[in-house]
Amino acid sequence: MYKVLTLNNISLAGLERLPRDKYEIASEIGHPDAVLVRSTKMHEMEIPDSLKAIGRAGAGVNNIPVDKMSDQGIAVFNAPGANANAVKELVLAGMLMGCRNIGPAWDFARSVEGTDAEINKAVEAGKKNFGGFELPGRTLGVIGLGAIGRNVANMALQLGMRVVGFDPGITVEGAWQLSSEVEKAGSMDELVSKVDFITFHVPLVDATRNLINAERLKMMRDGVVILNFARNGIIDDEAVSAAIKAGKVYAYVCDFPSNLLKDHERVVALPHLGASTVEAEENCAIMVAEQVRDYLEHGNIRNSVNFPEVYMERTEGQRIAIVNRNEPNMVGQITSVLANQNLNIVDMINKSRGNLAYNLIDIDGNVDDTMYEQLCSIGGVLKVRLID
Ligand SMILES: NC(=O)c1ccc[n+]([C@@H]2O[C@H](COP(=O)([O-])OP(=O)(O)OC[C@H]3O[C@@H](n4cnc5c(N)ncnc54)[C@H](O)[C@@H]3O)[C@@H](O)[C@H]2O)c1
Ligand SMILES: O=C(O)CC[C@@H](O)C(=O)O
Repeated sequence: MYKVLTLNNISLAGLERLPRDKYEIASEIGHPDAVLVRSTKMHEMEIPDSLKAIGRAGAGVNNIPVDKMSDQGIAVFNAPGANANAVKELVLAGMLMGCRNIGPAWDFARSVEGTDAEINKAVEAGKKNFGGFELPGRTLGVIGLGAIGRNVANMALQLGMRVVGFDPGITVEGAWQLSSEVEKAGSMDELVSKVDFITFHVPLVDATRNLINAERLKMMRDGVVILNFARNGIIDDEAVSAAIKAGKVYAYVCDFPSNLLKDHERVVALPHLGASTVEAEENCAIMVAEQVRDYLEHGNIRNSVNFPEVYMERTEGQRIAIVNRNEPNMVGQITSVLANQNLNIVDMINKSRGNLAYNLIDIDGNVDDTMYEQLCSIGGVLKVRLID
């Protein structure tokens, strides 16, 4: 029986992919083989020795200590693209909220009191304070052209906007899915100076902290609308707050409320709602549940953020999965242990990613306790699993 610990609510559609005759799933469980998580921060969590995999039912993995997991031979999976449409739709709503002043206008309409005739009179007199502008003809800057960014970019073109994108790490697959009408910026600085809206779709890492700061705000057009549906920390909220007060920024729409942002009429801060649709929650949960299951039951790896992509058809016999440091002579030492016991290798794959390497070895026979200990004790081996 595999044990799965859930740290957040994971959609039932995903949990159903882990059959109850093989999986025990609970929000409190000892010796878990896998953790399923959404936004719970795992940095301070004590990681049990039994843990083999973490499935992040979403895109961002900044709540998971990925390097530490790699050091312990634990695979971290995410669900690339599974919530991209949900975020794209909220970005569209955010652009409209920003340029049509929907937040403050709605607050005003809700605050008006009196008879219906008095409300009507007050509304007609007050609406001039909330006039906005339209999207067609305006320029949108998209920082990060991954699953979400390219969806947002393609959508904005359909709305009649001009779109400029920046992503030095864009993949070939990603570029194929991006409209050729999206203009390429050579740098962030070049992009920020020529857009009316700017939206961020990058992971939170050291290099993406405070991408918008006081200096970059000065380079921007007056009246810019800034959108952050990526992560808290990518925008310097203090600097944006000051730029709003100075009349430089027209509106700031984000998914990360704080005491500072609550004070601003020209800020809409939603409660981290980007991926909160039935469809996105199901897509993410199904994707990670299937990936974690394939890893636990067969050792295969799809969509891991720290392990290499590995798939090997099952053959008869026992499968050994070994995670090791990516150092010379590891395969030699591992296969010597098997050869010393006259165990024949039926099929084998070895792949590396960064400092890690991963082996799947199908053998004709069975690894006994002594051999298992020998494999575990090879210097540089981080985890050994015997999969029947
Ligand atoms: N608000 C929400 O609920 C919500 C939902 C989903 C994702 N997110 C956030 O959005 C982020 C992006 O999600 P995604 O699915 O598009 O991920 P993705 O991995 O498909 O795309 C990220 C893109 O950012 C690019 N990038 C990285 N550093 C960059 C930089 N300095 N400048 C420009 N581009 C850079 C990468 O090359 C990649 O193409 C996630 O990491 C997550 O933090 C938030
Ligand atoms: O699980 C969520 O609700 C948020 C997910 C989102 O932040 C992500 O990075 O995919």
